[in-house]
Amino acid sequence: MCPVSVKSFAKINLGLLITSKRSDGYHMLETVFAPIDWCDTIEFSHSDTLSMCCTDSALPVDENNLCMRAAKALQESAGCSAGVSITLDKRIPFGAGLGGGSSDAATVLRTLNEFWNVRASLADLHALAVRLGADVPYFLEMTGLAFARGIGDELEDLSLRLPFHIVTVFPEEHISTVWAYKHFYPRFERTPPDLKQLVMALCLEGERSCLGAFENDFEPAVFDHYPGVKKVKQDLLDSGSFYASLSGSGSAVFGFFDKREDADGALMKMRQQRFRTSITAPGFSMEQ
Ligand SMILES: C[C@](O)(CO)[C@H](O)COP(=O)(O)OP(=O)(O)OC[C@H]1O[C@@H](n2ccc(N)nc2=O)[C@H](O)[C@@H]1O
Ligand SMILES: Nc1ncnc2c1ncn2[C@@H]1O[C@H](COP(=O)(O)OP(=O)(O)OP(=O)(O)O)[C@@H](O)[C@H]1O
Repeated sequence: MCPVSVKSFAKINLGLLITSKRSDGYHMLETVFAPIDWCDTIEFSHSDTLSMCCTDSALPVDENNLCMRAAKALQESAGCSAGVSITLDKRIPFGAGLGGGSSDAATVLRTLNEFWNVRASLADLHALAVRLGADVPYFLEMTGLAFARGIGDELEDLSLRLPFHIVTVFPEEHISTVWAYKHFYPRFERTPPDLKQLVMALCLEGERSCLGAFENDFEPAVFDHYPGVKKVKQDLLDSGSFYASLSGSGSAVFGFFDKREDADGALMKMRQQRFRTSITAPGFSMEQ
């Protein structure tokens, strides 16, 4: 097979409600995943051995990289000893709540399944994905908005796309997901709002009266510990965003805009602070 180059997109979480804690320490949650136009690029080329390189030297290129972990997991599952040379052009900030590493892992599973002619079923790939990370199944199986339950692996394709501009900002604070789950303020007694119905009304009927229900349960603790992250959310709202929130466990913050010129104004303000940013057009999906 000729060398293959694939984009790995990031995600944001629209609403993130942590509903309980399992005996194994993982948390049950309800959230809506949405793709954004911020991506890594992964190139796969023939090799007798399994190896990778990465444009971001801060990331490992051994089995601690999620790309290599995904490749080895597929090799072991399929009993195959095929090799590949992986080149990761890393653009999505990590420790950002944007799922970049999870997206890379899903891209490796899906691409090598064909590249190596393994032909594992989606169910088999799903089983490998969830072991690599709770966010990995979303990137493996979905291209647009998805409602997620469980630990984030029970997915329902909403067949929807967000009909507005999205500005996503990385405030240059790396927040570990483990830290966030250890420090968030639990509200398990709350009856969670129906995020699936609310996001359908938002996208299909323009119903915005319930936007306040799309809370991110990591926000209060993250904002207490990282006031600069909290300020980014306020800056987006002051720039004309009609809704802004932390994404995942952070530190990235995103804002929805009706007008492109307002979104561009917010981008300029963030870039003046040397924050990395991305803008996503209405109707975006990960279909390639
Ligand atoms: C915060 C989210 O990104 C929301 O989409 C996900 O819940 C986290 O997904 P992820 O980064 O793929 O998480 P994993 O790499 O699977 O898990 C990292 C750590 O986060 C905690 N974790 C993760 C997911 C979950 N539902 N409950 C948890 O408590 C666990 O301590 C786990 O060891
Ligand atoms: N290819 C990779 N890209 C990014 N991070 C990687 C990769 N491989 C391993 N990692 C490690 O995995 C950690 C989590 O990466 P990832 O980008 O998935 O999480 P995140 O940005 O915190 O998003 P989320 O909180 O939504 O999972 C990183 O902090 C990094 O240490």
